Amino acid sequence: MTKLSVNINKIATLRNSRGGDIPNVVEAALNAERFGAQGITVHPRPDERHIRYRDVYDLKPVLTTEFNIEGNPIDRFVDLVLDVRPTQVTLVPDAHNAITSNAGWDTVTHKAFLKEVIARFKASGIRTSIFVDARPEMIPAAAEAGADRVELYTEPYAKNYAADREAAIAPFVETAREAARCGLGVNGGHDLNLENLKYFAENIPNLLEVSIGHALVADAIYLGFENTIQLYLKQLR
Ligand SMILES: CC(=O)[C@@H](O)[C@H](O)COP(=O)(O)O
Ligand SMILES: NCC(=O)COP(=O)(O)O
Repeated sequence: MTKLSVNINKIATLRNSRGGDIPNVVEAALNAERFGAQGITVHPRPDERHIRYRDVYDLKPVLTTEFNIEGNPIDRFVDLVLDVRPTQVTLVPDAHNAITSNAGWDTVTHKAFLKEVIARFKASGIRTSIFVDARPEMIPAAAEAGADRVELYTEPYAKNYAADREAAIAPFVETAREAARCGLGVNGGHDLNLENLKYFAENIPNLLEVSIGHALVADAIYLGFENTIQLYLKQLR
């Protein structure tokens, strides 16, 4: 069954907005786990607009589910991950000023770099995942770089879902099949929500994990955090 990893970036956005510690990020993560989340995801960006590096250190010793740290593997990020040693690291090629993640890796061009940084994480026993677009041609190089998994960047699927869900998911199915041929696990994330998640999970072969944050936290404003996590879990059954 596909695991739900709750991304708590937007909890940290709310906390930072007033300069204090409400809502507390660690409390939110522990509640998310208590409500059924099978993992916690954070994306500490260089400007620390939401998740701060300090949050990552605070979360690691108390989480009881899988801990996934996403980010661009700049030196500071690599040092953080090697120091904290989460369950999984997901490498994302974000520009530092990007409002959010908006593309996967060109694994062909960056294979040598990815191979070097992945080797460091694997030597520390950290599962590695590469954030990719739904382009099957990017998958072999991800495997050659030594990744354990790829994470499908699902914004294009979410954007096109309402208009034509069959067309929207087609490249993702092909990319997931290529990942299986290359021996890679498949994760997915970005803009997944209560409308589009079930169809995605039903049609993507061997989908191991989805990481969901923005829509889930927004839904929780109206539906409550516990109820919302349960609703997302129901889409994966
Ligand atoms: C890689 C990915 O898709 C998520 O980490 C997403 O980028 C969340 O980042 P923000 O919460 O900063 O939008
Ligand atoms: N990897 C995707 C993620 O962690 C959350 O993305 P989103 O649900 O906030 O768009």
